[in-house]
Amino acid sequence: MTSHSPTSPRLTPSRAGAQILQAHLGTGGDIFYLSPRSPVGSVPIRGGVPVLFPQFADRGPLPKHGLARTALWALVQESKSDEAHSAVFELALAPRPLGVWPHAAHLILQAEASLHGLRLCLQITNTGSSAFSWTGGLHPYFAVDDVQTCSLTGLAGLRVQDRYDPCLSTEPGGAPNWNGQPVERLYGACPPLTLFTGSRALAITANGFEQWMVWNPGHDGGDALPDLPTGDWRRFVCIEPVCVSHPVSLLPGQVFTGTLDIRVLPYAPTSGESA
Ligand SMILES: O=P(O)(O)OC[C@H]1O[C@@H](O)[C@H](O)[C@@H](O)[C@@H]1O
Repeated sequence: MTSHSPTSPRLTPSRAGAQILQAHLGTGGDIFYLSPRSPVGSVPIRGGVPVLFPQFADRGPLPKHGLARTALWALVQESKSDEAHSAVFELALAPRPLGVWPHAAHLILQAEASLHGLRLCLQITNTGSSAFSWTGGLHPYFAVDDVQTCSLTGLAGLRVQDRYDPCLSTEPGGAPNWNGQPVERLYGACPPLTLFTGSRALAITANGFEQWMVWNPGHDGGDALPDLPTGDWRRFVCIEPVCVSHPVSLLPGQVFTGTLDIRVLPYAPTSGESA
């Protein structure tokens, strides 16, 4: 058995959905929320980083959030040292009967936790003979001390679609209204963000993806989820790098690459935070 320092970066990778269930970033601690409840039905564990492909949420005929998050991926590479932990998963999605997904794709998810942070890279190749379009991305559940007092900067002024406020067209900035109401906002771009969780600050950067989705089910919605303990809706916010409004078209042989980088910033919890 190999020992490692408690400050070594560590991942908890799962072949089910290529889900990174947890990332321990040394002195930055565990950065994801992971529900202690078992999933109900054929859905993934709630928490960590589910992979969404080829359909975002219920915007299409496929099961919610597509086929990749419930598929069994191959863990093709894993390496651990005191300074890093990396894992590489692969999945070949074959055409489905009945024409629901008549395409072929090869997916690679690379995850690397290092002393500097966490990098996730999703690569999607069209391995079939016809073009297809997809929506989806990554769905990280960032752990926060209390969603009602955490803050997120970098979104002010962006175009936004709010599921619960169709009149809102521009993100006003300031503290998000995480006061127990559900939040589901799809932004028109994917700029760098900073999340103040209450005990740490995270720099969150995405490339290749086109939009941020920010989601929290709120008090009633969270407590209605059978795989979430009562009150745990307060302990996470999902900040998801996605492609939704403009489905990504891939010709045969074409490759999409999207990355998510998370860095733990020096942070004193008493310092002021503003949007
Ligand atoms: O409960 P699920 O299937 O994991 O989905 C969680 C949420 O994921 C978000 O990305 C969607 O915007 C929400 O509509 C959805 O409810």
